[in-house]
Amino acid sequence: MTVIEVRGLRKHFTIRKKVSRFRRESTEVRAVDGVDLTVERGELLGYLGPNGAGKSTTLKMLTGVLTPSGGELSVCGLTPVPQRRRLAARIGVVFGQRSALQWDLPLRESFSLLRHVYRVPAGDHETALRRCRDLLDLDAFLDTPVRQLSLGQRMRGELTAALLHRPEVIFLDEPTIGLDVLSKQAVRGFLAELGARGDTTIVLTTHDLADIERLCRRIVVIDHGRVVHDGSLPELHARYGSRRRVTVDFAEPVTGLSVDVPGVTLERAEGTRLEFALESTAEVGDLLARLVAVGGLRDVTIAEPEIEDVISRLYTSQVAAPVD
Ligand SMILES: Nc1ncnc2c1ncn2[C@@H]1O[C@H](COP(=O)(O)OP(=O)(O)OP(=O)(O)O)[C@@H](O)[C@H]1O
Repeated sequence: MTVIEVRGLRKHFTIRKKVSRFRRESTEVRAVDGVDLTVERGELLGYLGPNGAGKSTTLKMLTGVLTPSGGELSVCGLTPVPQRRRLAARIGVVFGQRSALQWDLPLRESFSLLRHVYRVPAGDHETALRRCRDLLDLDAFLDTPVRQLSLGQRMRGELTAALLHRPEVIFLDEPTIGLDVLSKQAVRGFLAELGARGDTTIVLTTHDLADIERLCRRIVVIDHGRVVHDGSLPELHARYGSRRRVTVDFAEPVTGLSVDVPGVTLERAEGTRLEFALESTAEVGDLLARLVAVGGLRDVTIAEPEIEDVISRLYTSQVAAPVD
């Protein structure tokens, strides 16, 4: 079942700049510039892109905060801005800069208030809260006023607040940014569990590579407001030529070695250790045969491609062309 359907979505901002005492100039920023996207129920989608790519603007349009400049969009069968109230009951939102919690109330009371806002039956509320309490370890600070919570504790509270009314879709803008290691793990574990159940659709933006690896089964990358990749993590590796790394140690320092193997680059040579980067087309066997022939090979380590490498190549490369 399709939960999010977006066709040719655009958001253009006009910025007026003072260029002299009497003159102003208008420039147009195409924050989102023709995005097509279909998301099925239960998908866990990473919506990625470099700074200023248009991620938050897209999320704001999907959640009814911003009116699109053009295109069509439907979330849970509703049009976000005109049907914002009905949509609010069907989605959950965690945006770093906005809070669903009451600053001066203990967390527990904030949740109770939300129960009334969303008119959730008491039994359902208790069940949903119990799950979040267990999975996000909330009990130690459930009676603490929100303003006294750490960032990690507050984010766990925000996630709970977004989920208590059992939304069909949850939108998360940078859910792990600034969190300590333990809170990051708690949030990721929770989202992984939520995603695995398959009934909640999750759309998240993140710059955190561990979030991407752990959570995002599908990755949509945008740049300059346009989709430049839509697929799984392995597809991303394949498309952007992610590189394996081969590190070899010799008994004696090696000098003047030239390795003429297609797709293999010698990246570093330090004493007895050499490091090679291999394009996806390169054969490790060919490289090793060449190195064995040199003599004195002691040790070999092969590291799988790093997501960091792939994403930075994607964000910085000129190969990122819009998906048809
Ligand atoms: N209200 C606004 N008025 C004018 N320009 C805006 C507005 N909101 C966003 N923009 C511009 O639109 C572009 C996309 O911004 P957006 O916040 O969607 O990017 P992003 O991908 O979420 O970036 P980041 O990763 O840095 O949060 C940027 O150039 C930004 O400056």
